[in-house]
Amino acid sequence: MIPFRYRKLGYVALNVTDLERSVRFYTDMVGLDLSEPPGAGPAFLRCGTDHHHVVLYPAAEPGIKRVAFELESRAEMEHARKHLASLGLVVEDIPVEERAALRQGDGLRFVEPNSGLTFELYTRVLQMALPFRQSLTKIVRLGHVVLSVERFDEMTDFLTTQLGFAVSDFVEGRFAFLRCQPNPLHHSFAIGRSAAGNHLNHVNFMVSDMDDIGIAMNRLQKHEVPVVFGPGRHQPSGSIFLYFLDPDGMSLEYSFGMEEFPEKGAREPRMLEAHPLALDTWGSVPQPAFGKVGAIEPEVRT
Ligand SMILES: CC(C)c1ccc(C(=O)O)c(O)c1O
Ligand SMILES: [Fe+2]
Repeated sequence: MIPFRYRKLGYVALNVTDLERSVRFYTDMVGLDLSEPPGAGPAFLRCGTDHHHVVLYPAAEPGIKRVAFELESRAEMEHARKHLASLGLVVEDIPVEERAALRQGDGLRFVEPNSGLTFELYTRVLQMALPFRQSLTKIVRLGHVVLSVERFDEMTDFLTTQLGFAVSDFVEGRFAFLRCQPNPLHHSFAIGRSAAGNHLNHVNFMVSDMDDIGIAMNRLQKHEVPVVFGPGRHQPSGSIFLYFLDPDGMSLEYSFGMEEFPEKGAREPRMLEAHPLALDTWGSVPQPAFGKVGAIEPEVRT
């Protein structure tokens, strides 16, 4: 029984050290559209009709500010509110002015106790009149966010027993790939075991065409953007992937294809051997810079 029903991974808020440079990169190199002309506040970027899938904030240090999931309905939001309070978590409503800037409906935030990452849950976001242009890459969605965490077992347990996530697969002792139920995607969130603090591992964008992976490889190389892993195929979700670095050194991934799970009668999670071939069945290995940069912003209470 899940405590509340997710619709999908909604957006990720990232801290970047040079907002203009990052906006250029996320539009001209990654292929996102700006949702509104850049102003004094954060930059809103999208890869679909939602007002934003990535929000970039100027900051002294690169990293992840929060991850946001959309719930199925306002009724689910009420279930979530009650459930999170019953866990003893401090749950805060998104301030009205911020909701207005985010063009979102009802929403709340809390800090996941093992990683320190702020999770946001919301119900509605402005739907843009013009479709996402897919001018550079046929991105179909913000795919997933991955953290590296020291309290790997505890966080896996918290996400699955308290927050309504299900493990789709483990790579033994190393990674847990989690779906936000009843969303069918193999994972919208994942965690890796870290021995060196908690941090962002990567942000993924799913593409609808395998050619996008090859075309991106050539585009990134031409512009001297570091490609840090792949192209290859992940064993857990079966996707074809490519990782590269944003201007702050944070890892981004394009991937094509992903196993989907039915709401009822889903297969059990597999325990995959922690072998390099589990991460890439084609045999490439990650560069040292893969998945290293990205502080988790501690929540500031006002
Ligand atoms: C190497 C990383 C953590 C990884 C491994 C597997 C998948 C997948 O099965 O889709 C990923 O998306 C990853 O980012
Ligand atoms: Fe990934």
